[in-house]
Amino acid sequence: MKATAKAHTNIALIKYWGKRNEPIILPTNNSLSLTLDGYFTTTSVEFDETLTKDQFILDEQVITGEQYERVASFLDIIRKLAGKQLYASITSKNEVPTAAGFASSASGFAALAAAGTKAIGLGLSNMELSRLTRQGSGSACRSIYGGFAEWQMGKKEDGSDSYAIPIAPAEHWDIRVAAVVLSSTKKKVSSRAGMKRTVETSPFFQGWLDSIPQDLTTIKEGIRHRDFQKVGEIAEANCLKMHATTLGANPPFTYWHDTTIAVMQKIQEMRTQNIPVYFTIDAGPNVKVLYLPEYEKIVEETLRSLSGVADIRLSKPGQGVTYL
Ligand SMILES: O=C(O)C[C@@](O)(CF)CCOP(=O)(O)OP(=O)(O)O
Repeated sequence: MKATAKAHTNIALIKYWGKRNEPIILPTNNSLSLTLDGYFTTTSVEFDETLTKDQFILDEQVITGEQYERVASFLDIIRKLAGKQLYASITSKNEVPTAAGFASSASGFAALAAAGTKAIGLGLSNMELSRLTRQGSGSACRSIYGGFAEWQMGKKEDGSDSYAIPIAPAEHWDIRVAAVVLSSTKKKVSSRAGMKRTVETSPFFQGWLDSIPQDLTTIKEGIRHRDFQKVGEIAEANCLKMHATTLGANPPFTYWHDTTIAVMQKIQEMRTQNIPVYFTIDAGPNVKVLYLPEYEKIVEETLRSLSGVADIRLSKPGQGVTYL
């Protein structure tokens, strides 16, 4: 019973930032992302009745400890769903350059969920697959779909109505994303720990939540009409509001480094030179830059020229999860 699946990472334009339920990963707000073609994980899962525990190999390394535990408990959910007490060997390969600051857990859990459920004989719909993937890593549930996807937070406390839905396919709009990889690699607060501290202590968190519904309505309108300025402005403002909440947490923290801010300022300066370009930042110092194909030369050259930039990694809209 073996299956292989491939899933791409995604970049949130309206951020998931806060859980209302941690054990089954239910968010405090809806979020919206674009699946990217440049970064993906390929995962094979083979259930084997002779195994007495799961085995996990990631990029040719045997995985143990916390990362292993997260995968094994995710497989427990799949075993329970299938009603089978079988262990599996999992082999994963990340095309996500770990330094890129992309949430490789997003492509990882989406590929694992797809390969694992297929290998154990569950034929899940994309909705069911997204709902399952959510329990591995929240943002991963959006990677089931290609192009633009919205994770609906749902209202029920059992999570049965919390999963992603497709908004527009990758073919809808050829916009570009450059992940600016900064050389500094200072330890950061994980997204899980960061959102927990923020939810529990930041006075700005409610303001963040209050602003989401309008951001979502406006950005979906912008996507529908391929209005780059509208999408870029909302995405950049939403990211800044998310990061503002961390400054009000106790103890306060930020994911930004000096080079993060330098890249942000350069992006804003390019706009004064009539280059339509916007940024978004996740739970790390790296900046993801949004632009249109006709500006790729000037944008990519400018980003490469900035001090403190180790590399830039380019993406276009990507496809949803596929079985190989
Ligand atoms: O991707 C976004 O919407 C925004 C973030 O990347 C941060 F900016 C959150 C990602 O959180 P994730 O790693 O999915 O958390 P988990 O559910 O605790 O595994």
